[in-house]
Amino acid sequence: MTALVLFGGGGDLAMRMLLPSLYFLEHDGLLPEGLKIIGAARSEETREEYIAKVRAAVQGKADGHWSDDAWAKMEARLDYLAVDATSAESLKPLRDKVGDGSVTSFLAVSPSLYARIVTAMRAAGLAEPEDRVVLEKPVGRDLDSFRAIDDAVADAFGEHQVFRIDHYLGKETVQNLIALRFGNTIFEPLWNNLSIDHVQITVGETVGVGDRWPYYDEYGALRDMLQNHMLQLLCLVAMEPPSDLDPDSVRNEKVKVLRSLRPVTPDEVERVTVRGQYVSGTVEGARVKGYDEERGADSDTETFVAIRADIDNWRWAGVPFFMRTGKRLPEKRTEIVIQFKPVPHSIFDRDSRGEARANRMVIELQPEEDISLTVMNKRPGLDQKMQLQRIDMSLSWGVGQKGAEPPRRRIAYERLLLDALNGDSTLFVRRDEAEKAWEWVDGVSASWAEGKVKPMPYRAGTWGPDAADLLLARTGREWKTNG
Ligand SMILES: NC(=O)C1=CN([C@@H]2O[C@H](COP(=O)(O)OP(=O)(O)OC[C@H]3O[C@@H](n4cnc5c(N)ncnc54)[C@H](OP(=O)(O)O)[C@@H]3O)[C@@H](O)[C@H]2O)C=CC1
Ligand SMILES: O=C1O[C@H](COP(=O)(O)O)[C@@H](O)[C@H](O)[C@H]1O
Repeated sequence: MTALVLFGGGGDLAMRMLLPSLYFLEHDGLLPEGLKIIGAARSEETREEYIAKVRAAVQGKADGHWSDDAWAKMEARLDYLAVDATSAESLKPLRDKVGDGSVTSFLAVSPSLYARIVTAMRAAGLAEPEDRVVLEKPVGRDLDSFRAIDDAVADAFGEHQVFRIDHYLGKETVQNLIALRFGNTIFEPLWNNLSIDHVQITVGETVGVGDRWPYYDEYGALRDMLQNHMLQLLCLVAMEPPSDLDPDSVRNEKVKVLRSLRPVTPDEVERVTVRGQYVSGTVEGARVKGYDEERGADSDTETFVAIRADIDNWRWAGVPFFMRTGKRLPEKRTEIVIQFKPVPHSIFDRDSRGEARANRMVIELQPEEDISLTVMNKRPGLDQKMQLQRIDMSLSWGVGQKGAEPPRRRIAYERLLLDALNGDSTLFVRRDEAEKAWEWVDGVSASWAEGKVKPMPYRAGTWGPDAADLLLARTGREWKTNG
């Protein structure tokens, strides 16, 4: 491996996530020996100017992990070249700069440029058989546009050279979910419709859309979050055990889940989906504007979506997967809730059930990283009738290191950059996965269009429109977080 090229190396993603991640990898001695890191964007700046910007960005993220030695090593690797990545001519000096050896190119630029950039890369000799390309989401805004971009990518690179990022797959707890499911025997017999009542996936954000509206207004919550991150989480919960951790074994199982998702039809769309858009309100104690005010015009783009998904296979028949995500919700909270069924017959009479509830597993990705299991326990004491109480047992990865400093919480891109550099695509999205996800999401948006389903207003700082609660209440259930 000779070089990692960051196209868009001066942009927001590169400065906030990619370069700090590379610094942490350097700090931990994980970057390949001799790897060059080259920022490439149109702005004319010198190597020194670029390095000064990178240093400031990295220091801002390093907290207590700044090390002059690690920085010196990273600085020695860094370089910058002003290029127009859509022009093969402009890319030739970059080809010369990377030298012999393989190149991994990370496209941290607008996806509207992907097709032209990969075509130029091919012409400039940056898409040789040993080279790789990393693509940020969103690739396209529907199945057709995804295919148009991806066809251009496929003309330049073989599928094994393409690394489609979904940064949620780089999150520690998401990988821990794989470990929990397939590294233990005790959960597997329960992981089906005999024991599980339903699954909830919540990705709540307090931030609004703000300045990102030119992008967001075209996408909305369905395409920005559900098509990728949330369906990936659903796949990891629902997939069958793969035969090994080989990238294709894992991705084959995820594709099977996506293929089993029941399409959302126009007849069903109002029953199984909720679209919302925030209006002004209060979030974390501050008054905030509504989406239309930020955008400066009326818009039919949803900033909130809740969906009931059904997976039509033996394991999950009759187990609804409820997903919801939105901007300007009361909390930044990402969690997966596995709600087990209640005991088939309770031996505790009504007034002695105390806090009795069915068991529940909560896989929390944000704000904390934890996996916990709620179990019932006897309330200590001499109650005449035995009283139950709930105990939340943490199964967190920090457990077992009592007294030890918890490991640093890594940026999801650290794992993914390292894997891309090592050519391991297990945590990246294969083309057929992305296609199936787009196909299902296109069905939802087509059904919204046919049924003229417009977003319902919700006050900023609430958990979306009331209809999102009704989505569960109609089935006798409630969301965990606001339940
Ligand atoms: N920011 C984030 O948190 C996230 C971003 N993403 C995705 O990452 C990608 C980048 O986003 P973001 O960093 O926010 O965008 P920015 O607009 O901040 O950065 C884009 C970068 O691309 C460069 N650029 C534009 N045109 C060209 C060109 N023709 N040749 C070379 N460089 C070019 C720009 O620099 P210059 O003008 O100097 O050329 C700039 O460095 C997008 O796909 C986005 O959807 C995904 C998830 C989160
Ligand atoms: O991809 C995206 O993700 C972020 C949320 O990421 P998180 O890691 O902070 O949960 C979201 O804000 C953004 O709209 C979306 O494009």
